[in-house]
Amino acid sequence: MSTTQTETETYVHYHDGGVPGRRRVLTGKAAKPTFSAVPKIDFRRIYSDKLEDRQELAKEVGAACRDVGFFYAVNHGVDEAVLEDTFEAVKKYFDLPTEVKMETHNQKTEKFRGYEAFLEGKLDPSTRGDLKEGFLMGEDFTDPEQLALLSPASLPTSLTSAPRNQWPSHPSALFFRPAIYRYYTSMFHFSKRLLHIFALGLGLPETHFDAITTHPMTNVRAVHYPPQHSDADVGIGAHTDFCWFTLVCQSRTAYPALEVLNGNGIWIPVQPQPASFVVNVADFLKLVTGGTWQSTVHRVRNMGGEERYSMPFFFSPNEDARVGVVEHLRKGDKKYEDIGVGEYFQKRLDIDRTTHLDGDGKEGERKRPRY
Ligand SMILES: O=C(O)CCC(=O)C(=O)O
Ligand SMILES: [Fe+2]
Repeated sequence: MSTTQTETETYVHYHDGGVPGRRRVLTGKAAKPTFSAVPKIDFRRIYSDKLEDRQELAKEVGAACRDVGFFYAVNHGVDEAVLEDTFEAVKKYFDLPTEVKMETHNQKTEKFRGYEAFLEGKLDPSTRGDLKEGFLMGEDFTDPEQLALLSPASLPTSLTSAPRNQWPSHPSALFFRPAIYRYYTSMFHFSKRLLHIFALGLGLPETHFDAITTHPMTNVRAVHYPPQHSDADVGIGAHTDFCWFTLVCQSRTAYPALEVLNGNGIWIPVQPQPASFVVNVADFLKLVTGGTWQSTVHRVRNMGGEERYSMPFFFSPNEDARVGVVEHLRKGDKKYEDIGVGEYFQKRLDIDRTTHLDGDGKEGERKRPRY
């Protein structure tokens, strides 16, 4: 159960960095000022060559990051045809026979890349598992599609030696890799620009975070959520993301399935909006802002009776970078420690891994995967 009640108080439960958290539900006089909707921001200005336009955009983005941690990016400039084609490819992939998908079962890799079957994820321990199937790919500097996006001189050899991704090899699934890489490439370019807007929004030079994002950790997760029929189920349990930020393209279901938690413990629906994606602040932006920006808790419940697909793109700093709170956001003589990006990421991944079911889908002993 993700909501509990004592005699006088109700709490919403979630996982933040693997640590169970809870928020009291505040209503009536006890309610605090918080958001009740996700703002929409017009991103046309991200492409302007006038700094004042980009600064104006950054001001709106900064306010949304502080007050909500989520916003819609409209007029983002990413080719709609690429997004539509990727959704088609993702649907076709999930329609493939289970044996074809299981060829790349994520438990065969250290970084959890490849196919994740229904109920294997379990972000909310009080549920029977996440009612979704997914496919995860990410930074892998042996995939030539990615090398084209980076400056090879910036790549430490330790990161180029071993493959991390798994791609299906069955003839019926060969369409999937090029489709995902078209999407990946578009989202990668947009994310680099967006990182500049975030820096401006913090009163920093646009390129402030570039030096620690030359060969970023990245992920695309393609996800299929079947309709859920019980309120006790969840598509993905309440959590925060562990990257700089996430871009979510979601299919157009009539019923809003993605929900974000506001300061009063109320779930706010994120209704799909045409030609937009949803952006959310994640843990590394929260860390570098000393918590001034929120890595907002969210979850998916697909209650509307339709199949739902989404394609979150996660964008992180370099694995071998260290991040700390930016100078002007440090408070008084409080001590701040830098955090190793790769270590933090791996810690979160390991927590996710140990909360995943064993490969045969049985509840019970949660062992480490067989590689
Ligand atoms: O499917 C969605 O809309 C969001 C998925 C999500 O939160 C995640 O994969 O981290
Ligand atoms: Fe998420």
